[in-house]
Amino acid sequence: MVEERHPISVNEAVEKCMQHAITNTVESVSLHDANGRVLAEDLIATHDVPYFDRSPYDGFAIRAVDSSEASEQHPIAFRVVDEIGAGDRSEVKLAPFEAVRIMTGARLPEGADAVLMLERTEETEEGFKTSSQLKPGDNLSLTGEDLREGELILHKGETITPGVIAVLATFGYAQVSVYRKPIIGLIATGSELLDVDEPLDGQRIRNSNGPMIQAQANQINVECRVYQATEDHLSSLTHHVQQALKEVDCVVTTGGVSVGDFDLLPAVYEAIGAEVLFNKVAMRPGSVTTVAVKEGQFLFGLSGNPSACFTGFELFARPVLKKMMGDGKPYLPQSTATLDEPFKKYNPFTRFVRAIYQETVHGGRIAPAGFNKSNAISSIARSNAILVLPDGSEGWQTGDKVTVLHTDRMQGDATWTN
Ligand SMILES: Nc1nc2c(c(=O)[nH]1)N[C@H]1C(S)=C(S)[C@@H](COP(=O)(O)OP(=O)(O)OC[C@H]3O[C@@H](n4cnc5c(N)ncnc54)[C@H](O)[C@@H]3O)O[C@H]1N2
Ligand code: MOO
Ligand SMILES: [Mg+2]
Repeated sequence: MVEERHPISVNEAVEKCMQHAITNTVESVSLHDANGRVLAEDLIATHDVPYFDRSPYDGFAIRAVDSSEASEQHPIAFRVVDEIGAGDRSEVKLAPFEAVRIMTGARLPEGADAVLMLERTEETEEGFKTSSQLKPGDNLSLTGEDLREGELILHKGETITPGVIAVLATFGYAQVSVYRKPIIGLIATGSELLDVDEPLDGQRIRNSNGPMIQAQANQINVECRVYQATEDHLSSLTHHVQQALKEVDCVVTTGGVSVGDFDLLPAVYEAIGAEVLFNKVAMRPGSVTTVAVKEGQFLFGLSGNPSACFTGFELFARPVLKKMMGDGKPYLPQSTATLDEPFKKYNPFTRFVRAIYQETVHGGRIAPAGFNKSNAISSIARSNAILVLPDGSEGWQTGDKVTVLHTDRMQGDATWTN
């Protein structure tokens, strides 16, 4: 008798996963290794930026009042009393009609309240003359104009980007508090699997899911430890899964979750005493995606069919892994787009179609990325998004508004609604 499975909705399945996901502990990493990591503390400005008034131009620091009568007919002459570059500090205090030659980024000398660009001056023996009138505050980069001391810049849970690295460096963070990254143990199961460098033999196929999952994990900044692709034998598969559980944070398998004679993952979960959260989801592809937990560790049983495997990782593994590493926006970003061609299949389950999304001046447009069955690999390669078609419909027309999940973008704060 084939086991009867009871499908749950996709949102319910995601919810179950997220309820079990626990954020990892915090660790300190060097600033140089912090890009892409998730901040484990709020980032607050510890001083004003800039922290001194400075010149935004190469020019002359002057007292604006001295230039108030300047005109083409009556240029005003200034005497240059000092010269400073960025990082220097002039000790002079400007007297009337005195100027300090100052370069971009240098601290404004005392008494100066405006900067005249070099291009607005004409050199004289004593200094320069100008026909430009300046007001106090003209051409200055003022203390705190960028950030104020005490200002909240980023919340914990936000991802460190190159821009955040710049801010961290500005405030002297040589070390940064981030959430520890989970490590995935990756096991591609199936006696039919050849390594990528092995020749074809007429009945076996190359393991494409393993490298694909590894790349999907890398895309969200998670590393995989790859366990040798495993033959469909219960004892060796159980052994590999148990070994991986000892060495990594969670285990991702592909293949062997359906009801076939050699689909052994259900038996593995039973053998190791893992709690199966679900083993049937009302979705296509990936209906047999199974997620289990064992003492807080996740086991993602992704389908062997490549498109189902890809989709299962994006929908379930990705948000869990992101939550584990403290990411406050763990879901795929979503938007609404206009369907560019009809999609005529009856949907008993919510359908996730690999698709090509384009941004146009009239908004987003989306079309399926070709051959789109559960076993397809071509459409995964062509796609940059997943088109979500809710269950229960007879089909969609060109022009219909549909939900899009962006697999080429990093962060989203909600699951889709359907
Ligand atoms: N009687 C039923 N048969 C099937 C059902 C069902 O409900 N009743 N579900 C179908 C669905 S839906 C899917 S999806 C697949 C799921 O299969 P499994 O997850 O058990 O995966 P396998 O049987 O191991 O392989 C399926 C397919 O994928 C190929 N594969 C496996 N691993 C890889 C890999 N690493 N790289 C590339 N391709 C891989 C494998 O050769 C098979 O062709 O079951 C349906 N059957
Ligand atoms: O899990 Mo299957 O991919 O629904 O076709
Ligand atoms: Mg199978």
